[in-house]
Amino acid sequence: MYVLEKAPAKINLTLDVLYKRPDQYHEIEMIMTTVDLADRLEFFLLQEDKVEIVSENRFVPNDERNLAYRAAKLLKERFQIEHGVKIKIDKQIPVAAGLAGGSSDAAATFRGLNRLWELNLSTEELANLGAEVGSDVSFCVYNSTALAKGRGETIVELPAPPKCWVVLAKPVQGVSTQSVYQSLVLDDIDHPDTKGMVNAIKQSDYLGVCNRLKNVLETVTLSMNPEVAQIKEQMIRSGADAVLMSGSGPTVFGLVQQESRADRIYNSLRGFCEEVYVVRLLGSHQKLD
Ligand SMILES: C[C@](O)(CO)[C@H](O)COP(=O)(O)OP(=O)(O)OC[C@H]1O[C@@H](n2ccc(N)nc2=O)[C@H](O)[C@@H]1O
Ligand SMILES: Nc1ncnc2c1ncn2[C@@H]1O[C@H](COP(=O)(O)OP(=O)(O)OP(=O)(O)O)[C@@H](O)[C@H]1O
Repeated sequence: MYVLEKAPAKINLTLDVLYKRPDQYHEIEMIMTTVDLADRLEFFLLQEDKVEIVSENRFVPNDERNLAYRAAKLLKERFQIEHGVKIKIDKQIPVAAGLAGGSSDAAATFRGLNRLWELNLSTEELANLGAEVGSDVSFCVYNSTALAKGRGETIVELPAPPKCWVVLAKPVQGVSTQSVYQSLVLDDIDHPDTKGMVNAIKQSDYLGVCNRLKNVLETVTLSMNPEVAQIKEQMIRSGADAVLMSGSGPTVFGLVQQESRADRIYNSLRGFCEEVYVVRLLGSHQKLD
């Protein structure tokens, strides 16, 4: 038996940090959505009792460091599954980019194995299990647009934002999510208008969304990686309606409504940035193509 799942990348339209919790995580409030840049995961039923990860991408670990492996192990142990699985990961999302690639692979594994092993778990149950693997995994299980609270695992689904094109550009040097959170100065935060962003999304107000893009981790990553600022400036110069860093970075995204403008930004970045993508904003569950 065989099952296929797509694992789309996410971007943050807002990211606010409220306070540091006793468990060392930060209490956050953020609005995330999905874009049409996705890994493809294939799940093959094995009679042997093992989880095997196969990927041609040398940055994708094939052991317990892989979040898809951890998701599969968690389901196997929790539901005492005697079968095994071989998971083939066709990696399209840049690694360590702030696009939740690993988390989305874990989420796709929860959805895929729910079908392959016929577990009949609800999306909510899968999202709760996802929180045990990583803070972004619950959102990725829903695979839509949502306001995430807590350490990221409390999900309130939202409608899809207005349709637009998204240009993604990833600086060469990655950043560690943990070190970005650790370097944030909490009493010096200019908070995003999260409620205003929720309303703009509900009203399908494209300019309202553009005007409220804000991520409080951006200044931290900017200070570690000057390429982030250079890419932001270049995107604005070449016609993006709004630009922001996603998650803890370092990937920057720009929003535009016309495809021709997205192409112009893409061409203007290709000279000094190796990883640039023009994709559509998805924002709601998508069928496999
Ligand atoms: C930056 C974001 O990607 C935005 O969506 C997430 O907040 C991070 O999500 P993630 O990579 O799934 O995070 P985890 O793997 O759970 O945590 C990585 C590290 O980030 C820090 N972390 C993460 C989430 C959070 N709410 N507060 C934190 O301080 C912790 O130091 C943690 O050790
Ligand atoms: N399935 C996976 N795909 C890619 N990287 C993975 C995977 N599982 C674990 N990793 C490890 O996780 C690290 C972070 O990769 P990932 O692409 O998930 O980062 P990210 O996009 O910054 O995540 P987030 O936005 O959730 O913070 C990588 O260095 C890699 O070693």
